[in-house]
Amino acid sequence: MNALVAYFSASGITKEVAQNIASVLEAELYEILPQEPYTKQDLDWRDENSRTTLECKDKSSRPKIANFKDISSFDVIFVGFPIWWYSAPPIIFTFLESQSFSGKTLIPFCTSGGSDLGNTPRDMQKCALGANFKQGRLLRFGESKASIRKWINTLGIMEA
Ligand SMILES: Cc1cc2nc3c(=O)[nH]c(=O)nc-3n(C[C@H](O)[C@H](O)[C@H](O)COP(=O)(O)O)c2cc1C
Repeated sequence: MNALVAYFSASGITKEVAQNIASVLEAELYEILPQEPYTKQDLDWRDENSRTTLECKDKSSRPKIANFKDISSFDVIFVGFPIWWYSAPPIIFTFLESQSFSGKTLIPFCTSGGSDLGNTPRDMQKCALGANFKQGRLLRFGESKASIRKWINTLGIMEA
């Protein structure tokens, strides 16, 4: 199994979780970097005019990625992100639409202030046509490697 752990993280929480998943799997790590980094003001969800509020409201918003990564050689791709307004940040949809995920196994994971993945996998499936989605999950900051391993063992990907 050739796995990639791709993630976007604005303030470091998802990054820590992604690093632990990659470490458990001995997989390659890829941080999705926005061409225009998010400032503290951009991330203010209480401001109805902040960049993230406007981007999340606009379902066609596709922020540009600074560092393209060719995923064609990977069979299994974990895709991690913080929940923004009950879904994935729009840059995740940019990533999913930027290349072919057909025939690949895709496993979403998120961190949040409490919200679960909700309908996010359904939204992601529309942008990653032909991908085989596995049950993703919410992971917590400081989630142990033992707990991550236990979850990964339920996915049936190790023998792929
Ligand atoms: C613009 C914005 C919107 C958010 N919306 C939600 C939300 O709908 N539900 C939730 O539980 N947390 C929400 N959060 C909190 C983040 O999901 C949480 O802090 C996450 O762990 C941050 O991950 P990061 O450090 O990898 O960016 C939001 C945060 C931001 C900046």
